[in-house]
Amino acid sequence: MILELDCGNSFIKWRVLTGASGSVFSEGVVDSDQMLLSELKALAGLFLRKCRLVSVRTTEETGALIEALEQAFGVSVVCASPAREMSGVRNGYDDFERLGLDRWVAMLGGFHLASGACLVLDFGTAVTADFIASDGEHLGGFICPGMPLMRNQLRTHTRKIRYGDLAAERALASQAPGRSTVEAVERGCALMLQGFVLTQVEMARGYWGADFMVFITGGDANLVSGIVPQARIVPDLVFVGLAMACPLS
Ligand SMILES: Nc1ncnc2c1ncn2[C@@H]1O[C@H](COP(=O)(O)OP(=O)(O)OP(=O)(O)O)[C@@H](O)[C@H]1O
Ligand SMILES: CC(C)(CO)[C@@H](O)C(=O)NCCC(=O)O
Ligand SMILES: [K+]
Repeated sequence: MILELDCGNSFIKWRVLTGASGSVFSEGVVDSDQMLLSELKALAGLFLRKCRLVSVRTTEETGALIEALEQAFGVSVVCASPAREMSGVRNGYDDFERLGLDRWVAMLGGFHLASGACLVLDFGTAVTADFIASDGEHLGGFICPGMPLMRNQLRTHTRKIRYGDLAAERALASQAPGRSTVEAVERGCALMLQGFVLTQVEMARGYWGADFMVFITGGDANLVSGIVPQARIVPDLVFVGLAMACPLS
């Protein structure tokens, strides 16, 4: 079995693939290394052979997680690393090592699935957009605050915006103008993300006409699903690209 990890800024997304068929044996989202280890240890029938991961955390944090995994499961861990070019995609950053590795592997996955020009949108703690032309050239991208950062900025920098998680979830059942603080904030931020998607797609049309694919991924992808009918929601896009960046023999 292969353990795959996407270590983001707030959460670790994990899944275990069975060696033979590559089908998903188990998966989850955790908010700490400790929780990851305990969820894995609780899995009946787990026999990890290898692990591959992509991380946007510091070298120290990622190193500590790798060490913990090696100790707990005796697995060898392979880490996605920056590259100027891979699987037909050319990193568009002036300083290619600075491009977030989650963006990089999602781009590899997107270009592979599209076999052509694509726009990759990721809705996590941060929101990112990346443009890859049909020849694999990464034209660059955008980074903005995601839903958790937007709502927390409002909560932190105002006196009277206060509400709980459950109310927030309920507020998102509709998009009508809010009639309470929670509705006004949650729907307002969701509309910001939707407007972002439309702007990015407009820009992609400017480059490529109608000849491109749009991929949407990340924990908050559901907030923008349906905005662009032709967009594909691919929750595991990072894992698709991770397998390409870290082939295991
Ligand atoms: N099962 C889940 N567990 C945790 N968060 C979830 C889950 N499903 C959806 N979310 C939402 O996903 C968002 C976080 O997205 P995601 O996990 O893709 O990114 P992240 O790890 O926080 O950050 P990064 O952008 O650095 O990858 C949160 O706003 C959260 O509400
Ligand atoms: C933008 C995030 C936080 C998105 O997860 C991550 O890709 C990252 O830390 N990137 C480094 C900065 C950059 O990509 O330019
Ligand atoms: K991410």
